[in-house]
Amino acid sequence: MRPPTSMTIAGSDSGGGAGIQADLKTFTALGVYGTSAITALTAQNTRGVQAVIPIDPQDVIRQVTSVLDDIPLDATKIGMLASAEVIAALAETIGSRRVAFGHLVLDPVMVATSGDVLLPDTATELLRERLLPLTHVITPNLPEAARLLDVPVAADLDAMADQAEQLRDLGAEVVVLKGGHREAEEEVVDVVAHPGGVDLLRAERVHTRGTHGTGCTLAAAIAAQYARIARARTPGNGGLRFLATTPDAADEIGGAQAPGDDLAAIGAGRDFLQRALRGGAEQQLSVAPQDGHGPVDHLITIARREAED
Ligand SMILES: Nc1ncnc2c1ncn2[C@@H]1O[C@H](COP(=O)(O)OP(=O)(O)OP(=O)(O)O)[C@@H](O)[C@H]1O
Ligand SMILES: Cc1ncc(CO)c(N)n1
Repeated sequence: MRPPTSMTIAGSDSGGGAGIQADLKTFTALGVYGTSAITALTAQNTRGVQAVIPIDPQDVIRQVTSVLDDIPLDATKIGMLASAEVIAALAETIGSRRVAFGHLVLDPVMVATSGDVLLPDTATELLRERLLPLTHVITPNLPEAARLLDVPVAADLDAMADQAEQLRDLGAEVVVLKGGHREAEEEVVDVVAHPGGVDLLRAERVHTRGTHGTGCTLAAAIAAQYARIARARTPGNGGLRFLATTPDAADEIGGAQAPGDDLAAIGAGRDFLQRALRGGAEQQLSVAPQDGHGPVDHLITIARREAED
């Protein structure tokens, strides 16, 4: 018996709220064995990004290949790619070994919550032309979708649905267009375009500054849920379903047929993010919380012991 497995290909966030660190915490919280390939180092905290230190594209590929050559993967999450060169090298490796990556979830990270740029404009075209067609699920926020399509940011739900469909036409099978940036609204709506149509997934807005890493955590949680579904379908692995103490996409799927898997994985991934966001709103990490954006609480599925008086 082997556990569900996933890889994150992303940037390191020294502050621990986004990037590789958020992804590995999310995989762990959801009972999935996590592996990683680091695409860039960032010196970063809740207040912003102080430095971006590139990694040579061939060193990114060395990490990816080491994992692929040894550990079967049920899913892969891709986040910050940092440069056109890393995108090109990665697209080539994925193109030649696509099946080995399992379900591929791409979060097209371009700008951090703090406003710092994490991908140069010139790399957008490469992301669209080379990586998007290899991807199963893409999870852009509103500005990222607009940049990928070269159109203005969607102003309402109809425009979001329209852009989500257009992104499917570029090659991704499923598009989760995230609505977190529509800050005037009391409800946060993510628009999901998939082979069966378009669904609106709603959540009550949490009023908090603690939104650092929400996008990374959501994409990692969706990848983790695909990994859990994949293992749950493997004969003899039923017991693994009870590893995680959080709603599990594998509980929602029936039989061997797959069309419902996308919505089950995305729905359960969003449930985890919403719990982590609410948990994060109640904790204080930074010495100056009013100056930045704190992280979500990835440990929300792990019980905490009450203080004894
Ligand atoms: N204040 C909020 N309350 C509830 N849900 C939210 C809130 N902000 C974002 N979300 C949810 O978090 C997820 C990420 O959305 P968002 O649009 O913020 O992505 P992002 O900009 O990529 O994130 P990041 O800030 O990590 O870059 C989505 O599922 C969205 O619905
Ligand atoms: C490393 C990294 N990846 C992604 C984001 C987007 O939130 C970030 N701030 N840092």
